[in-house]
Amino acid sequence: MSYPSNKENSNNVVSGSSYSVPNKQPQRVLQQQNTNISNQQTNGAVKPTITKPTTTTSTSTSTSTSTSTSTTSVPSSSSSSSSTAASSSSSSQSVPKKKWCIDDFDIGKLLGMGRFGHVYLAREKKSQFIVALKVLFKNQLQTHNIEHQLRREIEIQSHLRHPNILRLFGYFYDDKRVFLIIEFAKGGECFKELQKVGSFNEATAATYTLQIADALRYCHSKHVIHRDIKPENLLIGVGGEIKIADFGWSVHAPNSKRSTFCGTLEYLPPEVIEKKGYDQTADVWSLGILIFEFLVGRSPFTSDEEKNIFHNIQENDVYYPSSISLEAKDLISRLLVSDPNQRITLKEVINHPWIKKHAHPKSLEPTKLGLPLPSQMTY
Ligand SMILES: Nc1ncnc2c1ncn2[C@@H]1O[C@H](COP(=O)(O)OP(=O)(O)OP(=O)(O)O)[C@@H](O)[C@H]1O
Repeated sequence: MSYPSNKENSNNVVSGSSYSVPNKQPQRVLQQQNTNISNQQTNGAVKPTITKPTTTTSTSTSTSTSTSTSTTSVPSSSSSSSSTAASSSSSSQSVPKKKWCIDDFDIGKLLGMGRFGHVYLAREKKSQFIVALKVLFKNQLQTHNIEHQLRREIEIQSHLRHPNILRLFGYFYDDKRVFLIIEFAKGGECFKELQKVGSFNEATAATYTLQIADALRYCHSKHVIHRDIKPENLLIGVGGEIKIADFGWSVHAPNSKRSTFCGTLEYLPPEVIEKKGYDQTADVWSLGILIFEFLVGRSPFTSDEEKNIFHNIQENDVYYPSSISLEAKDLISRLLVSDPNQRITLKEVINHPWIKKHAHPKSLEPTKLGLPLPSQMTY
């Protein structure tokens, strides 16, 4: 798929604004907005295109107004996630295009609200395919200067194919809103599950860890660094499997190390705090923080004061509660290594004894998992 590039700003989804990286505040509590899609449906005047075939396709965008075309697919069956990593894109030249708009979807209940828009359950009318439709308001994207971030999120996420990465099927937009057609994650937010139960048992934590490690390995093989791995950015799929979402901070990693980072404070690796530049191993560090938070219910370097969080991360002084098993502690301590080069690899994570002992044997076959949500388990 293509999305208007920075150079095409006269015809941008959100035109006339700059594309600097926004100042995203690390926060657990989302601000709510007050809008209802049902009384704001477009009248079909805007007709973006999404190709029908099941593979994602790419084409260049040519627009003369605030409208745009995009070529991505909504699967025609109810199986929304591919179990294999597919090629990133293919030519769409010979593929017939269908023009899409909000009228092509039956809009269902509100699934949730983010800072910049609302997410609704939706059904594509012809195929009856269930999706999540994320509605973002252009003026808010503009106000918060995050058009660039959205564009990057779309470009990166729409090309990723992994059972533990939330699919982004496509997008379209009208004068006021941008609509993202996303895989529906029936289990909802991992963070909410964690809040409900306080901490996960080892089976759940190890299963999720294995899935995330495998998905990150896939991302890194495509030179994509997620940069914001945390429970808030993980959803849970229909089989109880993890779905990594929110690629708003992800980047295509260049060969050399990058020096900017905008992830969440408590998950920042020391090399980022010290502005030494970072690479894919930043996600490996974050995975260590995540496992700790899964098992303990809070991150290891937490503090009310920002400067203390930085200090704790740099000191790398982790206090492991006695509830953490020796094997889990071993894995976390191999991930939370200050020197990025000394961190365990994702392959080693996948083969670590703690994972082998506790992860569900079919962790990497999500559609067969049928795991209950953590809050439905007896602890
Ligand atoms: N694909 C999905 N399937 C099911 N529920 C979803 C899906 N995407 C989002 N949601 C729900 O909608 C809520 C809002 O999602 P959204 O992506 O707008 O914001 P967010 O990622 O939670 O926060 P932020 O605004 O910081 O990005 C989520 O917290 C989740 O509960």
